[in-house]
Amino acid sequence: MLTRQLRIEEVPLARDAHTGAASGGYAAWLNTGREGFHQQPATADQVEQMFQAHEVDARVLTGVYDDSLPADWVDPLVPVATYASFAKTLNVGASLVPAHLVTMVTVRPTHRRRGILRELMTGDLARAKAAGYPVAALTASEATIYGRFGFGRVTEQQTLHLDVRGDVRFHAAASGSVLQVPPHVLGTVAGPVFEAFHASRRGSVGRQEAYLRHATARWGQEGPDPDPKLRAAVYLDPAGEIQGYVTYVFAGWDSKPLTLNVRDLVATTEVARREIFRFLSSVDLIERISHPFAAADDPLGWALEDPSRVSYTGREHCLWVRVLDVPAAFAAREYRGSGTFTLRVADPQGLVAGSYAFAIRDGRAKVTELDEDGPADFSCGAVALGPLLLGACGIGDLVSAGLLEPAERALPAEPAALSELLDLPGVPHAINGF
Ligand SMILES: CC(=O)SCCNC(=O)CCNC(=O)[C@H](O)C(C)(C)COP(=O)(O)OP(=O)(O)OC[C@H]1O[C@@H](n2cnc3c(N)ncnc32)[C@H](O)[C@@H]1OP(=O)(O)O
Repeated sequence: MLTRQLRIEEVPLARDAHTGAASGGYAAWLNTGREGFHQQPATADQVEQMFQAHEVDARVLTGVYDDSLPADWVDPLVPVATYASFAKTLNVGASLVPAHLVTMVTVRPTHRRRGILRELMTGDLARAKAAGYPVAALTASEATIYGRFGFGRVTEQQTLHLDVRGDVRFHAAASGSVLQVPPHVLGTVAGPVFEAFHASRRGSVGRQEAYLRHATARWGQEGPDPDPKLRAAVYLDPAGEIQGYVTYVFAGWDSKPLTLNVRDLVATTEVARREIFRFLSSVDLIERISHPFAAADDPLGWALEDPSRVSYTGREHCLWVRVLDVPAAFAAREYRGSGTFTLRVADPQGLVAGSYAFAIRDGRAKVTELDEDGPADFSCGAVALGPLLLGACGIGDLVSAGLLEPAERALPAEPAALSELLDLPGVPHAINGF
């Protein structure tokens, strides 16, 4: 429990009545959050930019305040911890579900390991469940923090490097065309292209306003300031429909090898993605293309006559999902064929503890919570539900990891039968963080 001096308050997205600028409370909250991630304090203009973006996202900001700190040394508006949430959707395979996204979690070093994160997270997840969200999600700074709150890792990302020295040859003939455009043109392009990608890719999570501002060069990588270095291009399919876009910057003449860094690449089809890489590989005076949001099963090597041109570094966890409503979340997932099974879930936060019956017919499931919490065909903890929901790995992987347990009476064939129903081709993939 928090000590008595600590106050948890919602920080309104309010403006100062006289100046019209973002309120001092907002600026103090923002800068505390930035400090938690070792960023310098925002200038007045940067505060305004962030405020506008947070308003578009309709973020709910929370601050924790320590009234015992000396007010003449520490501004009472400055919180000792920050926490934010906003609503987007998550593609869980058969459809998009509302997702409660958690971000900007920071606790000052003077107040860490006193249960502030635990208090904020448990209260917030309970409220998100009560509000009807089937899932919560976050991207984590460290992999070991959020499992205890029932978040399971569902997507990974890695940096793709494409060696573009010499003639990069693709198996397929070129299809469609690429148009170089000033980044501001993406103002009307980026949103619809991302929505088409989002609707088609399992694991994709909705994007916050910052992505549009980055794509249009209003914001740069270092902060919410214009980025004159950014370049952009759109891909049109043979029918002239826009099916993808890319933004990129030259890493500089000191980069070795000379590198183009992809900032954002959104393609609604694999062909669009391939053609965007064909375009990037045709940029002269460049030796390498680097793209930081490639999927764990990135297919680009298959498109090239010389697959050894592609290498990957920095594979890491990206999206973590916490199931808050098993019947609603799992009814929106894809399955294969028809069958039934029961699943017993243990949950330290008590949000989804219970037993559930899955009736799967022709790839869709009806999931009901059972009144009796008796023996089930399989059991797992809340932390396994995210990967199970998204098909992040095979059932066999979850069983051998000890995250999913067949009942003691289970026949050896039962996990295999569950695999037949639940294993999906490919891996989920998210192309944004938050
Ligand atoms: C979604 C996001 O925003 S991800 C970004 C998270 N924030 C950061 O990385 C910024 C720097 N770090 C911090 O601000 C803080 O250290 C936080 C937010 C990670 C933790 O806040 P605290 O208030 O210290 O955590 P709290 O005391 O509530 O700990 C809760 C549990 O998490 C554990 N925990 C806390 N931090 C970590 C960590 N970095 N790694 C592993 N476990 C951790 C604690 O041991 C505790 O475990 P238990 O209750 O099961 O025994």
